[in-house]
Amino acid sequence: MRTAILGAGALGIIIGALMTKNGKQVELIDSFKENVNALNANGATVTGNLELHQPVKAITPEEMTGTYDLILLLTKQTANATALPKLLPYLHKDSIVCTLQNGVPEDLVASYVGKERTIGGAVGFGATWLKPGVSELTSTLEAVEKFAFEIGEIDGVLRPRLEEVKETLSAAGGTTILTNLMGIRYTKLLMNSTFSGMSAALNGTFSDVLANPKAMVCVAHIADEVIKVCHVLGYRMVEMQGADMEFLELSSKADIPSKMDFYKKVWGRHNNKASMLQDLEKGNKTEIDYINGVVCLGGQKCGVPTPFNDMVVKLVKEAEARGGVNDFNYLERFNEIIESAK
Ligand SMILES: NC(=O)C1=CN([C@@H]2O[C@H](COP(=O)(O)OP(=O)(O)OC[C@H]3O[C@@H](n4cnc5c(N)ncnc54)[C@H](OP(=O)(O)O)[C@@H]3O)[C@@H](O)[C@H]2O)C=CC1
Ligand SMILES: CC(C)(CO)C(=O)C(=O)O
Repeated sequence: MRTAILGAGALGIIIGALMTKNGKQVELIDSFKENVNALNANGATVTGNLELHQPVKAITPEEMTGTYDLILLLTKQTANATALPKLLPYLHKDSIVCTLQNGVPEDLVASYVGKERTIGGAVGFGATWLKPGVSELTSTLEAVEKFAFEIGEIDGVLRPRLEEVKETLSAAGGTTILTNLMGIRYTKLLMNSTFSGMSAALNGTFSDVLANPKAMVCVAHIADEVIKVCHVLGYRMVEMQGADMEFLELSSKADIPSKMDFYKKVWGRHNNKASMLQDLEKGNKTEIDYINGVVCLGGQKCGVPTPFNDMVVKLVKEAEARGGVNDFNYLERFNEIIESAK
């Protein structure tokens, strides 16, 4: 299988390094020339919870030739409109584009490369891009080995190609095939809308959010909104890394205290800084429209109010527009909706 990773950033560097180390031939394609040069000159360097130095092959999109059997899509969703049309000449009829991006990217990706060529998956570990060619693994190595990828087809059918993709991805980490791709998409969307959303909206790590009682009230409502939208759209959350997010649905705000131990247990082991916050720090556009924004849009379509996700989107967009980050004083902006929540 001729394989490439499109987007050799925080995740792409780690996944490319591990796949290459474990015997797969994979090209790392990235539009940031300095990053490509560093990867070719010095290899891919992984720090943090894994120390690895691995020679890899990296190219810019302009250097692509021939066609690929498998593209692992690891650019931000904000780059899809630019990256995907340019990918088309390098795909054949049976090429597979596996989007490992956060959010629910399959329909957008399929609109460029075709539904029949699109599959998707959720990534179960975190990473931070440090400098050209260097990425930090911020989750445990155990999370990579056990839960790196959960992949599936848009229509849930178990086609043989999923086994081929699993075989390739397994060189980087634990890979599971699911029949309920949308279930894992909404489960990961809950993880991202809550802690990544609040981390980006307030400029804090997941631990900072977890340690703040008022931020956690917001998190509890954000999660409840994601679950209610997910249900009205006809999906159910699936277990992710042993945690059943359905437990986080609220019947009223009186339920919130009973959910706190669950949050501590699941998020206490991830002291990440959300990739959306890393984008704000770099002055880049974030994926907020593709994460909390997806919940807001789903809510509008199916009549579920999403005031907490709406506020997260608003705060992150304000920071984007200013070209900076917020701080925990911005929690005040949630006062009115916390007051009026039932
Ligand atoms: N980081 C994390 O912990 C996790 C991230 N994800 C998801 O994975 C996806 C990738 O995230 P992450 O690795 O953090 O992203 P990064 O921003 O670190 O990496 C993306 C890379 O793609 C490059 N790029 C941008 N446009 C193009 C293009 N047109 N063609 C080729 N390369 C391009 C970027 O260059 P430049 O910087 O110059 O734009 C960058 O080097 C996102 O959807 C994210 O939500 C999922 C789980 C965890
Ligand atoms: C939650 C996390 C860090 C992965 O664990 C992530 O998906 C992100 O920050 O984009």
